[in-house]
Amino acid sequence: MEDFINHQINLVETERKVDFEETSKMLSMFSPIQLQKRGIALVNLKVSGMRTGLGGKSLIDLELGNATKGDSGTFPPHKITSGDIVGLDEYKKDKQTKKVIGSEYSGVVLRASDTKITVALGHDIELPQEVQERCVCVKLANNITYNRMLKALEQLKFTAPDNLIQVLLNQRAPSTPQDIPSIDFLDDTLNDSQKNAVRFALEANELALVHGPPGTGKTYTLVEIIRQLAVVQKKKVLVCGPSNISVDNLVERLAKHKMNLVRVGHPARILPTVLEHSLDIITRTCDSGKIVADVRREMDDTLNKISKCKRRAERRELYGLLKDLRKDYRARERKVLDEVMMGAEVLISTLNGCGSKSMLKHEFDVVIIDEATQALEAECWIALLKGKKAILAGDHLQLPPTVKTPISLNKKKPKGMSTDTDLSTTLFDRLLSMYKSKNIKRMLVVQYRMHQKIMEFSSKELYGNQLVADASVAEHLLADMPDVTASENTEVPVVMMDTSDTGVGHEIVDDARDNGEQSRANELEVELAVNHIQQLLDDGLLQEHIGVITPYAFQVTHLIRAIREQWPAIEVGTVDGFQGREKEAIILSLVRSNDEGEIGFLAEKRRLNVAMTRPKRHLCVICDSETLSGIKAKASRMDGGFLRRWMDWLSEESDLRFSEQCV
Ligand SMILES: Nc1ncnc2c1ncn2[C@@H]1O[C@H](COP(=O)(O)OP(=O)(O)OP(=O)(O)O)[C@@H](O)[C@H]1O
Repeated sequence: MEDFINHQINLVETERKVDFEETSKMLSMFSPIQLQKRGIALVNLKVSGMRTGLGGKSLIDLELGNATKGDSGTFPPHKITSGDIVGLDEYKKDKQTKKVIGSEYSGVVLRASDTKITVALGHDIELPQEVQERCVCVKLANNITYNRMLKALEQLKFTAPDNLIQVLLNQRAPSTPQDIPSIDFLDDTLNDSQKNAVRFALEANELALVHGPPGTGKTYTLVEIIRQLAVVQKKKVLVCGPSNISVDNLVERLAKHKMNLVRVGHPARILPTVLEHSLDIITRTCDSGKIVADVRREMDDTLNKISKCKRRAERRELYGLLKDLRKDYRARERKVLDEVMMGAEVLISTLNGCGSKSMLKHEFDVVIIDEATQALEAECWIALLKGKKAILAGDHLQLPPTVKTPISLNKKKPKGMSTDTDLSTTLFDRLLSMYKSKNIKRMLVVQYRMHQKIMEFSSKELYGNQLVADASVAEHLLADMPDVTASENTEVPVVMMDTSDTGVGHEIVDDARDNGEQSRANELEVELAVNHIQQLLDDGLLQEHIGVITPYAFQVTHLIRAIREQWPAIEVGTVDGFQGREKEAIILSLVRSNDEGEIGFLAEKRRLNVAMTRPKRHLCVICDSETLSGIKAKASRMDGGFLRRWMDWLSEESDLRFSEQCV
């Protein structure tokens, strides 16, 4: 057990190191303006407002300073988003930003728009006047996330292992499930495999895995499990997921049912539609919260005075007053927070959020982790240490979480473990390989997204041919949609556009990297995608119905250049970024086209599985079948022939067109 935990600690430490080195290299190499060009800094900002946020933290608004302010005051394009850690420093042209790394002036971005960024500063940070007047804001690596994972792993080392921990760490097998003779399902529309998974999850004593292939109603099933646990069995339930969006999706669905729900996390990171369930809003609006609001107002007044005050001595005095107010505020606020959280039937938070101070004292009967196959194992432990039983849902046959550490640095077999684990080996993966023959998983088999033809290959190759398309989607085509005319495109579920007829390779290489590999683009495929879009739109499809996806970031840039201006509502993105999403029609550009038969990270079948399972009614695959099917390959493939079999399947089962016909 200790070996395994130490191995996990090493993996997280290495990832942190790689992440920080990457940031620090950028900060030392580039001037603030160059960092701004890369989207990770904004220069020449000024503090335009100050007030108090939850936890008594000072919130500051940053806008463009007058010197460069154009008519609109719009920032240049940037990648600073809510939840990011940023460092602030006085902005002087050409000054390196190296100092910002360990900046004493750092905080968390609460909101970021095109014109304003709101940052919650760390406690007791006094932002000097010169920084307030003219500053640079730089995105930093996020240490909080790493610290919380490491803290959980350290805690695990020193916790007397209960049944759940023992099962998760292979010290004992799961105990015989309870027998629940009859379950009154609260939602009678659940299909049999969903009911089976609910029963299995309720009967398990320590651990249950719900395997939800694309579109099979994993969230639908989890909602029933949560309601059964909280409302019928009166258990205290913690529901988590790796991202804010995964968690809010669940809050939205749960909120339709009568239940005392509390979503933990800062309101700026929470979907506006579920804000009324956020801890912050509940604590502000409940009776005891109103007293806290008075203290908060007093703090805001003081902050305002500070921002206007020019004399240093007076400012110091006001800061002293603010410090006392904050202390009082925090004590009162904590009491209200605890009251609200103790009263909740279901607490919902990101996995990382479970490591926040407000969650410190809380324990649960059951911890549920949605999208567990997208979470790092260490991240899961932050939540798991708070519960006696775990229910994990996900699909290990789609993409795992992205990590920065090169695989060569961390792939290693920890002592006593039968398989290699690297940072992207999820807890879900590990449990499945550990309990191969044992009964720890139920799979959902009816999918409600794809035409049966679109689903066919993925089901056959990855899901033991068990997937069934629900009757409501099994035969649906674009031509069945209102205002769409029947055509050779709208009446076929799968099209393959093959560029191998040109007889030459078309990919071009970029310096930028995707997952450690040089990024690529393919202009012929861009042209074919644009033609196909035009035809779909001519048939009556709306831009919103179409998505264009590709594994390579460089191809995304090329596609955007050709598509964005004329069709702004068509979504273009990477396959990885489209996981969990769907569109009526998907155009997939696979890019690789070379004489060597090299397929790079298309050898990852989980990526291809995500790519081919995004569309509901129409999938158009644009590719060079000769390169991808391995006819030209000299080296053996790492994918066990998956791509070659898909190419064969496409040429048999799809509407096959050659590029000559299509341009
Ligand atoms: N038993 C059911 N009866 C009718 N519709 C269902 C049923 N189960 C799921 N659905 C529908 O199927 C769709 C997918 O469900 P849901 O979003 O829960 O799936 P998911 O597995 O979480 O999705 P993803 O593949 O994105 O992870 C939703 O529109 C949902 O309403």
